Amino acid sequence: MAAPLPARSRFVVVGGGIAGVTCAERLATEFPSEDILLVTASPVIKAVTNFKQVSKTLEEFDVEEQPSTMLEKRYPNIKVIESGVKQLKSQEHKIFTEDGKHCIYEKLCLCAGAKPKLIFEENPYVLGIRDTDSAQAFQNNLAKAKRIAVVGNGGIALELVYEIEGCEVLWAIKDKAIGNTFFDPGAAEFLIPKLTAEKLETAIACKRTKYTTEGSEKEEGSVAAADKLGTALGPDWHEGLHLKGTKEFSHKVHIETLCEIKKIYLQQEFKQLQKTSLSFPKDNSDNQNAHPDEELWPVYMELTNGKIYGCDFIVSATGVVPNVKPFLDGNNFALGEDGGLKVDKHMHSSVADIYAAGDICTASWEPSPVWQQMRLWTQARQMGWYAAKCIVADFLGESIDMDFSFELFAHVTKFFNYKVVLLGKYNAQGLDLDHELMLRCTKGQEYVKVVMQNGRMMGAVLIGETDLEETFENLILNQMDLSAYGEDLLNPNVDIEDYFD
Ligand SMILES: Cc1cc2nc3c(=O)[nH]c(=O)nc-3n(C[C@H](O)[C@H](O)[C@H](O)COP(=O)(O)OP(=O)(O)OC[C@H]3O[C@@H](n4cnc5c(N)ncnc54)[C@H](O)[C@@H]3O)c2cc1C
Ligand SMILES: NC(=O)C1=CN([C@@H]2O[C@H](COP(=O)(O)OP(=O)(O)OC[C@H]3O[C@@H](n4cnc5c(N)ncnc54)[C@H](O)[C@@H]3O)[C@@H](O)[C@H]2O)C=CC1
Repeated sequence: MAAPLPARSRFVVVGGGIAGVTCAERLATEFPSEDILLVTASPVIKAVTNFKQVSKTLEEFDVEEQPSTMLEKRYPNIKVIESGVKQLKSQEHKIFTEDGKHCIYEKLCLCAGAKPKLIFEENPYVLGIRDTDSAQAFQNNLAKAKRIAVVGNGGIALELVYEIEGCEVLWAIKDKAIGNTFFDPGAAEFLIPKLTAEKLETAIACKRTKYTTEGSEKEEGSVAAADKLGTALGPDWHEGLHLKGTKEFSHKVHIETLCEIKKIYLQQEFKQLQKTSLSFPKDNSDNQNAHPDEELWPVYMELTNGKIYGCDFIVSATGVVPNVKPFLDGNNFALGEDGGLKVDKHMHSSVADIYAAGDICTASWEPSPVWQQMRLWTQARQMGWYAAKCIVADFLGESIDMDFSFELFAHVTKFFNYKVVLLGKYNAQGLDLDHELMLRCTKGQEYVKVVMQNGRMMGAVLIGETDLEETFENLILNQMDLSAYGEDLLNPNVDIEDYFD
C-alpha cells in the first residue's frame, strides 16, 4: 500500500527525474537524521549510476529507471510519495497532492521537469516524445506506418530521422540546415551523408540507459499517448525500441527546409478541399520529382512553402515548456522568457524557501561567459546536486560559492552514431561579430570547429573521435591568448596537447 503523505516534512522535493532524485539523495546524505520527502507523479524514478567525471567539466553516467522502493532502500531517510502535486500555497508553506492531502515544508525544491511543446496539440495525429509511455505510443504507431512527418530540428528530431527504418520520413525544418540547436551549417553538411547511407556500422558501445517499453498498452483511436507526467527520456532512449515502419528499406528521409506547418487536415477534410498532395520526393535536391500523390493518408500537412504531404502521423519534436502550471496559482513566482521558474545563483526561486532545478527552472544569474543553460540531462543532475548544496548552506546559515560545473558549458552526446562534444559558446551564441571560426574536417571521420574571440577560445564543436576535448576544455577555461599559434591550433600534424596540457 502507498505510504500516506506526512503532515509535515522539513525538506520536500517535487519530481522523480534526474534533478529531483539527485537533490533528494544529496539532502539525505547531508541530513542523515532527517526524513527527505520526494513527491513524484511518476511510478518510477530516475537514478544516476556509474557517474564518472571524464574531465574538469565533462561527465558521463548511466541513467536507470527504477521503482521508488530502490531509492528508499539505498537512502532509508528518503520517503517517496507517488502523487502529483496539484497546488502550492507558498505563504503557508504547504503543498497539496491529488487526493487533497497536504504537507507543510520548511524548504521545498521544485523539479517537475518540462513538457513537450507540441504544435497543433489538440490534433490526435500529432504526437510528442517525452517519456516511456509516449515513446511506446510512437513505436506502436510507427510499426503500422509507411510514411511519417517529423517537425522540429533539435535533439529529438536528429535522433529520430537517423534511427527510423522502413518508413518514409518527411522532415520539415524552419532553418536552412539540420540540427540548429546543436550545429552550424558546416557541421550539418558533414552529417548529412550519414542520413542517406545504409546503417552498416555497429553502434559505438555507449554505456547509457536502454529503455524498454514492453507490456504497456496503447489507447485505441488516437496516435498520441495519454497525458501523464512521466520523467523525461534521455540518452539512448531509442535503443530499447524497435523503430521500424512497414517497409523493407533502411533510411528514406526527405528534408523540407525553411518552412513550418501551416495547417493540418484529417483525411475527410482534405478530400473535401480538392487540393493536391505530393508523393514522396525521390531525392532532396530535385523538386521536380514531386508528383501528385495517388495514395490516401490519415492526415495531411500543408507547409508554409505551399506543399502538401499526406502521412500516417506527425511527430512534433519542437522543444519543451517548463512544467510550472501546478505551482503558479496564488504564488508570486518570477518567470523567465522561456516560462521557467527564475532561479538565482543559489538555485533559489523568487518565492521564499522555494528552490528549483532541472528543466523546470530558468537560470537567471549572471552566467560565466562560456556557460549557457540548455535543458539537458547533465544540467538537470548538476542543478539538482547544487540546489541541495544551497539548501543545506541556507539551513545551516553558511555561505556557498557557485558550483564549478557552471563555469563551462560541456555536453557529450551522440548524433548519427558520431560522438559529439559541445563546449562553451559552441555556436558563438551571444558573441559579438568580431569572433572567428576555425575549422578542420575530414569527410566521414571528424569535424572540428573552434570559436575564437580576441585570440581566446570561446567554444568548440567536436564530432568524431577527435580526442581534443580535454585540451580544448582547458583552453576555454584558462582563456589563454592563442594568437601566436594561428591556424596551427587545428593542424593535425602539430601535437597540440604537448603545448597545453
Ligand atoms: C526523447 C528525449 C531524449 C533526450 N535525450 C537527451 C540526451 O541525449 N542528453 C541529454 O543531456 N538530455 C537529453 N534529454 C533531456 C533530458 O532528458 C532532460 O533535460 C532531463 O531529463 C530533465 O530532468 P528533470 O529532472 O528536470 O525533469 P524530468 O525528467 O521531466 O522529471 C520531472 C519529474 O517531475 C514529475 N512531476 C511532474 N509534474 C509533477 C507534479 N505536479 N507533481 C509531482 N511530480 C511531478 C514527473 O513525473 C517526473 O518524475 C532528452 C529528452 C527527451 C524527451
Ligand atoms: N542528444 C541530446 O543531447 C538530446 C537532447 N534532447 C533534449 O531534449 C529536449 C527536447 O528535445 P527537442 O524537442 O528536440 O527540443 P530542442 O529544443 O532540441 O529543439 C526544438 C526544435 O524545434 C524547432 N521548433 C520550435 N518551434 C517550432 C515550430 N512551431 N515549427 C517548427 N519547428 C519548431 C526549433 O527550431 C528547434 O529546432 C531538449 O531540451 C533537448 O536539448 C533531446 C534529444 C537528444
